[in-house]
Amino acid sequence: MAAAARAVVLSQPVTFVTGNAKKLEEVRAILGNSIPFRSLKLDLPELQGEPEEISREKARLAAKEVNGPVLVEDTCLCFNALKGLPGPYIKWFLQKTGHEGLNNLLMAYEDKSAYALCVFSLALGPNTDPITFLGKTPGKIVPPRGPNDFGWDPIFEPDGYDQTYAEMPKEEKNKISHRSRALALVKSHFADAGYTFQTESSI
Ligand SMILES: O=P(O)(O)OP(=O)(O)OP(=O)(O)OC[C@H]1O[C@@H](n2cnc3c(O)ncnc32)[C@H](O)[C@@H]1O
Ligand SMILES: [Mg+2]
Repeated sequence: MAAAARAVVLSQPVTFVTGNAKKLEEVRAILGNSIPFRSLKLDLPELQGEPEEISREKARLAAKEVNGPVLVEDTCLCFNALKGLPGPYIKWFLQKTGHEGLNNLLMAYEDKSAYALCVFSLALGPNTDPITFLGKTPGKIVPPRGPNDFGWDPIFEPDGYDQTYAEMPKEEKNKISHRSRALALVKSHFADAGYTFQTESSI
């Protein structure tokens, strides 16, 4: 109905741009065939600022590279005792201090609560304003438990669970994760917008 009247024809399928293979794996598992997309491995700059603005700027840079529609995401791990830090800087904190260092950051505080935040941005082309989609999962920071194969998964225990993200079966994480919550909004946006593609392919 109204959505169809506004239907936008995209020149090519959306490209999900990330340098992180684990993110891509989860995005593939969560989206399935619901949105036709391809992927491009590109290390975009690690920007500073507020999570939404970082994600939007990532999308602008990616859309310029791809010269077509892109989807990107930026992930934050925010400690409530530290007013949301490390937040978007979690990648460097994790790289430099590891799981133990992240736990130590909270040593001085009783409050170990945290939230995982994922901000997807969709830019339909290089000169369009990106649209953002936020997904948030509350939890707490704990000493590492479970396999160490994706970032800070071993130290994040989501509320309502006695397992860390790393200990959970992947399907369980993908049901409740920050990433799946944001992607649910992306999916409904695609359903409402009724985008059509000149080339219909999924890689
Ligand atoms: O190319 P991009 O998409 O930016 O990939 P990245 O690895 O640089 O990712 P971010 O800039 O969003 O930084 C987020 C950091 O958090 C990690 N991370 C992201 N999602 C995660 C998840 O679901 N579980 C655990 N760690 C995660 C990721 O490995 C990074 O160290
Ligand atoms: Mg990054």
